[in-house]
Amino acid sequence: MLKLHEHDAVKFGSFTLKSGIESPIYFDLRVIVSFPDLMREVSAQLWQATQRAGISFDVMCGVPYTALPIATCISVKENVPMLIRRKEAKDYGTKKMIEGNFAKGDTCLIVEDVVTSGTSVLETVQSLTNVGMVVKDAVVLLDREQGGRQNLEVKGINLHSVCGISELLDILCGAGRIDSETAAKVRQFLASANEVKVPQSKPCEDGGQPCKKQKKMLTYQQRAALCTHPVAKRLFTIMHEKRSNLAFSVDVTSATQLLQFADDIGPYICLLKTHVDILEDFSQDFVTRLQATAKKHNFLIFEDRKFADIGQTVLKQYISGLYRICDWAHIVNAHIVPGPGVIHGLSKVGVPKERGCLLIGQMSSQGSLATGEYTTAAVKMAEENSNFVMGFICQGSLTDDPRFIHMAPGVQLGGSGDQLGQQYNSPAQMVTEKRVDVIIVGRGILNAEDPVATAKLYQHAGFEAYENLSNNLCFCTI
Ligand SMILES: O=c1ccn([C@@H]2O[C@H](COP(=O)(O)O)[C@@H](O)[C@H]2O)c(=O)[nH]1
Repeated sequence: MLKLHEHDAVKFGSFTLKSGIESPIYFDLRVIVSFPDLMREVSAQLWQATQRAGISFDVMCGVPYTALPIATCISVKENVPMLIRRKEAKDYGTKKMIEGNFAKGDTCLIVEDVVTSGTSVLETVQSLTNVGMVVKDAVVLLDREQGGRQNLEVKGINLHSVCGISELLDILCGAGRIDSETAAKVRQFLASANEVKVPQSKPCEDGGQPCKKQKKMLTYQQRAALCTHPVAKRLFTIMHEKRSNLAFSVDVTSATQLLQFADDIGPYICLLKTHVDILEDFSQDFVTRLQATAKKHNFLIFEDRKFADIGQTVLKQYISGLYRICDWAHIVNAHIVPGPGVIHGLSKVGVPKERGCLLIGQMSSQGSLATGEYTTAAVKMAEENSNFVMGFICQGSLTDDPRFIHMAPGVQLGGSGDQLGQQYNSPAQMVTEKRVDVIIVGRGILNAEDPVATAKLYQHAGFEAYENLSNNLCFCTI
């Protein structure tokens, strides 16, 4: 503790904390990376606290960023595996929030430098539990004794600290580093601010300053009211009324089987996604029955045709041939690789028929080239053609415009991918972290032992994540 004070990691004065509270004491443990001896000592102390508490765990994770190098030191010295939690998911590559090797059900110990309300620890806990890990304990160097222990306890996390702020004051006073007046001022402050609550939202990234970027989150119902696009309006309304942001990707090769799934799973979804070109027995009768089932259970039909040719050709592919997609699919989608002509071709017939189109802004498959400037171009094309384009196929929110719907495939509970490049995220990751509106689930439901019960599970997981998001956003003032 004396060394921390020596290196200015403990300061006295007047400081505004992340929570907005004015504090006469401040810890800045970031500096310790410049002092290897101190880093070694801090890591050793944290490890000893873990051992004293008799915690058993499979893997450790440091709260980003300050505790990340501390966890790394412990991991290397004690030969304990660790994970890295990202603060934000990448928009390319694997898009994971948690990096490293782990199995669902593994127990993770959280490592942190300083705890005030416990908010940062809880954010890391959330990312870990989203990928199926179990968190029961957190070890911290300094507990500011301002309610963090209690806030964590409520969420089932035991906090183990190397030192509390009261003990730290005793040490510094005893060593003549601070006078009794300074210590008394801090103790008085602690007595008046000993129950700092976890904010009802994520703190702003810029450290608690009013955030200009973050907009108030609108509910599906409010977004329905804002939409002029008839299909987007209808879909948001269904999502609100059915309490479902689940789209079911019914990738089977038999029309009879597809219709059965549509009838069984229909009550729990807002959208049914098809690939009719894989059906071995497609017929007009199938179309009529699918439309009747969609009406019966109040869901929309999305043919995942992924048009990708010049305008004239896609127009013909949309209106003619065996499938005559424009006659029955409320929604279709298109790659933007041909340029805006693909949208103009489809919209010629799509707009008069009140159909909608999703642009493919990103894909869930490994190595996808739909990233960066390509994705930005998709957003621009959507904005310029919003009479027909109603949203995106993506892996995260691409625009703040509430009229556009973000739909994400590559969703599964517990799975990380398949042998052919598919990559999965959980419903909570997609909705809460990546802010997509609709989760598209295929094999997660199709291959389940009980597809109906599993669809209900996905419906619940997706909608709960949306409700958590609406409750937890907007910490900042707009
Ligand atoms: O980027 C994309 C675009 C479309 N898909 C389609 O979604 C489903 C996913 O099925 P799962 O069984 O849940 O993997 C499938 O129809 C794909 O063609 C996608 O996965 N990724």
